[in-house]
Amino acid sequence: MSEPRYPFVHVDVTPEQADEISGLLFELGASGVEERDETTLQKNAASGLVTLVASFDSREEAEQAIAELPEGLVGRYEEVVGDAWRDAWKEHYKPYTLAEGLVVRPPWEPYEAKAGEKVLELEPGRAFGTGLHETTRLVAQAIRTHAPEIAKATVLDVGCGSGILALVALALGAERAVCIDIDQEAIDVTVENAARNAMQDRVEASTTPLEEITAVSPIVLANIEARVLIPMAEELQKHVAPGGLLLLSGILVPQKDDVRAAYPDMELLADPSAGEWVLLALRKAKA
Ligand SMILES: C[S@@+](CC[C@H](N)C(=O)[O-])C[C@H]1O[C@@H](n2cnc3c(N)ncnc32)[C@H](O)[C@@H]1O
Repeated sequence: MSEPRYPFVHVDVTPEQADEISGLLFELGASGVEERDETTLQKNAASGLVTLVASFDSREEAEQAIAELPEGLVGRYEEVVGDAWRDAWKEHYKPYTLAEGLVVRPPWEPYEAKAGEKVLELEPGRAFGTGLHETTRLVAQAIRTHAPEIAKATVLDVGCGSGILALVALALGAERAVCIDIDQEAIDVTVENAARNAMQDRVEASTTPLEEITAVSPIVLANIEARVLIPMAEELQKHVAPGGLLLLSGILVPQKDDVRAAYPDMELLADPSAGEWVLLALRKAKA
């Protein structure tokens, strides 16, 4: 029996073009689009550029998409034969320290915790949030920094993806987490990941829009994107308790001032960066 063949289109774009061209590839029939850059497990083709890897159901559709790319962009047709690639990435995903004293491990990798270490088991794959991305790591480290003040708190995680940040907060002392995401798949993965860590009774996850969430929390996490964090500023701040913390991530360094300007009433506590990403740790005034 012949091995299955999977058609892909690879396109190198600038980081600024990545979202738009990724959207276009979906419009042209892609069933999935992966972004590769210097930070991902599978690297980009050229430094400074993002390689978009779009999967198609047939060679004809892939070639049609290449023909319809905007001028200046060159699509490369690639075909993967056989199914081994589907699990190849798992070999790279080993237990790793996400923040001091906090290790994340995939379900297939055993890990023996050292004294005082917390271990979270996380199934990545279907939703953003393996913890390997700098934007996630920056928030996890900020949660670690502020761990004493989140003890027994309810955390609000907006754009929860795999649920990783909520689980970090729970592992570091928070009592409960309210997780929301616009993507139902992310909610399903968050619920699964909570159960893997016996935290299902402490996590409430849904696609409820932020405006409909009544909880006000002493710590609100939002690792999304500048273009979402800016229009969402008022709503996000409403959900932070007086004197509470808002950790904003998913911000490219050049976008920092614009995001900061959308939150003028909050005090800037810190703005650590990692690679091209920066986190804003903000505090709401006490009532
Ligand atoms: C960069 S991922 C972050 C995932 C995870 N919190 C982490 O830190 O690894 C951003 C998530 O925000 C979600 N998202 C995007 N816009 C949103 C919105 N307006 N409201 C809620 N979630 C949103 C996406 O579906 C995605 O799961």
